[in-house]
Amino acid sequence: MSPRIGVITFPGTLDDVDAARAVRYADGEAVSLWHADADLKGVDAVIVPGGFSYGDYLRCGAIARFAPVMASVVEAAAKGMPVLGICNGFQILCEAGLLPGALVRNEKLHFVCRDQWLRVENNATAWSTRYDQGAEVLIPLKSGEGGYMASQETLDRLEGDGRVVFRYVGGNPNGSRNDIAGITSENGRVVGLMPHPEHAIDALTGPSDDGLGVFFSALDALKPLATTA
Ligand SMILES: NC(=O)CC[C@H](N)C(=O)O
Repeated sequence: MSPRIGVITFPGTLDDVDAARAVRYADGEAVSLWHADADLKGVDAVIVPGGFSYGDYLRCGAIARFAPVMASVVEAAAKGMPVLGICNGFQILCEAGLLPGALVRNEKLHFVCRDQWLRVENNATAWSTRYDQGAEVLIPLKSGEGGYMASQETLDRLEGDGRVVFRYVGGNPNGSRNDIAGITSENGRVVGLMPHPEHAIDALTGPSDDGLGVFFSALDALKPLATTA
């Protein structure tokens, strides 16, 4: 039986279909989860995809963190469930307190849409084991509030503990502190990143298939569970 990965849809989400497709490319079963429903349907992992949840009103992710489904995600993450937040999903995970820091308006105040090089800084998380440490990957970035901010103390802790998973290379696109593109939780199970690996799973339609490793990594982490279940 393939591991089952839940993909949440909020009003305004737009990358749920691509995230589900990426899960299937990695031989997982994608399960749709709805924002207003606290039931996680017994999934083994959750993806909080990109978009404009609740129209980005108040602040990106600020309303979504109160959705019934997020209370269940926070509870499951506390028990070690792998959770991935992509772009708006990363913003939601920060708002929900699953990851430290916040995403703010891009430094130049423009929406940035481009293919972006990233370096894999930590290949020991639930979502990055398929990459070589230090590998450089090309992944689309498309966000207006992608500037990663945190206190100096938090940044020092993230850097000291190796919790920066992806770092921008070839130019910082949005003013993120320390060129941070993605980080992980203390236990390495929750990962959030601004660029979109689900849009880079097939060289025919994306800039590369470099994003696939994110999904294969989680499937690798979950397969032992699925075979013993
Ligand atoms: N692609 C996205 O998920 C966009 C996230 C958010 N709405 C922003 O503009 O920053």
